[in-house]
Amino acid sequence: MFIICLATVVLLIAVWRLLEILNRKYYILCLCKRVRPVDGSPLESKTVVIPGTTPFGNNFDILQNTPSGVFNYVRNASARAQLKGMNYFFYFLMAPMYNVIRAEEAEEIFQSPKLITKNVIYELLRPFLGEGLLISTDQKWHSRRKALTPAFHFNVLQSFLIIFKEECMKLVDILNEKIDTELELNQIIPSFTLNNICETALGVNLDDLAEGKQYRDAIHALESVMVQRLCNPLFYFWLYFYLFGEYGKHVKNLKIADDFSQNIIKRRRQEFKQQQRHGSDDYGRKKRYAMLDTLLAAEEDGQIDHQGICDEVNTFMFEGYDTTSTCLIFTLLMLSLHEDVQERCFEELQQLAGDDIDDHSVFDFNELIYLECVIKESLRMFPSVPFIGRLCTEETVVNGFIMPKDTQINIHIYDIMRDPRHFPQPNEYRPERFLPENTVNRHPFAFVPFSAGQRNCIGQKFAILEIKVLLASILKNFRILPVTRFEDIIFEYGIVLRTQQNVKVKFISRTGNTEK
Ligand code: HEM
Repeated sequence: MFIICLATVVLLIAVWRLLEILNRKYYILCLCKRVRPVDGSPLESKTVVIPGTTPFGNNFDILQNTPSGVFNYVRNASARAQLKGMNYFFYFLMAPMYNVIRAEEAEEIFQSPKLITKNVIYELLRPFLGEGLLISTDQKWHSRRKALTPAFHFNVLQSFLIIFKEECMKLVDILNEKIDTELELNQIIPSFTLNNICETALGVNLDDLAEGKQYRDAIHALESVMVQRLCNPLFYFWLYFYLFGEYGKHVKNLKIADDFSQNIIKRRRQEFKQQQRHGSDDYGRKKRYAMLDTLLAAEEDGQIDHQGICDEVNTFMFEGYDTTSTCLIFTLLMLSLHEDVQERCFEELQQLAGDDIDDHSVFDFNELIYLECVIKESLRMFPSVPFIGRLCTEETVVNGFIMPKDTQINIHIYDIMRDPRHFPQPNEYRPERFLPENTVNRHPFAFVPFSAGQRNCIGQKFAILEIKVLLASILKNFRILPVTRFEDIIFEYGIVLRTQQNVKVKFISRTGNTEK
């Protein structure tokens, strides 16, 4: 009996020692391999490892969290690491997650030709965006990016300016109806940007379509389900999502969005072929160019199939709508809170030749240097895309660490752009930071709202022009007064950066000839 007990104890000690040795290389309770510094030094001497709330790494830290809870959880972790001037790691089930909050280390990732595959978070978008440009990788991404680049050429942007101006005029009319009343920007601006992207990408005006409203609502609903999944990693598993999540709503809205795109693509394909044969449509009119035409031309050349076109159309709609409206909402909020900035923008606008926005060309908008600084400062403080993700598809050395295969990387654009080493007093709104004379020695990867490197935003020039045209139209016509106080804002993680409450401002007519 004694011998059996002794043998059991020895065996247990041996197993325990074995597990201890194994645990140095593998995080056993997270079922993953550990990250190691290349020079063999302890990991904690080079980076911060955020301890989890349980021995199972960070797996249970954000279960059942709210969008603002997730935002704050990440900010707290970033603040801890920033105190030490380092980036940080989480350990999740089956994979470490490297979080980059410093421009210096982000540079290597942005520049790496190997690190172009997106990480697990993008899987939430896959049912909607398929293999579109945002999610695809390797050869497919390269060939799609090449095929789509002409859709963002300068000449194309010039033709889109007409659409932006038309939509601006409609919006100014709406605002004129609501002078001196509190307005929720979240109720107004997203429709403007959705109309713009719909018309430029698909060549259709949403307001003219019976199914336009249904489509708009479906896109909103798809997003809200994605946010629900983002805030609870258990929802990443399809079975759990199917049983406990809003799976039914998700499928229904996917179908609405998909049917809408499919119908428009089919219709436009017919018109495209007709125009190719006769140079005009049935009524002898030449159609306005839409990005979809570039895809249809690529289809003719055998570079893309019907499903590929659907995926790209959905990607444009998705990427080109919420991102720009978020930037516009934050910029209008900041203008309302900084009257001096607003007046300086107005004065700059007055310098342009021509009284009306309609008179201004793309070149004129390029001359609005201060307005551009205002937009950049808004994007710095409130990046529409607060973080982006990458995946190590094989064991990879990054920033002096040996990252096991499947390591997830998050580049926190939000924290990089609030780094006081590059932007002193980072929480103050100061557009002057972006005047050419003030940017000379800034780190090239300190300001990255559109990401950087090969996988940067293909639509950034489109976005800046669209935002400038609307801000110019609003500033010419109205003074913006504050309603929402900055200190009341609660940030949330969504597909884009959000605020928990709707942002409110008031518009006062500058011309004074508008009745309330
Ligand atoms: C203020 C507005 C915008 C911001 C802040 C923004 C930001 C970004 C960022 C950070 C990325 C990189 C995403 C990643 O690596 O995961 C990205 C990619 C992308 N953006 Fe934008 N974006 C904006 C507007 C637009 C617009 C208007 C369009 C289209 C009309 C667009 C289309 C895309 C596409 C297709 C990609 C994927 C590019 C690729 O991987 O090759 N974006 N955007």
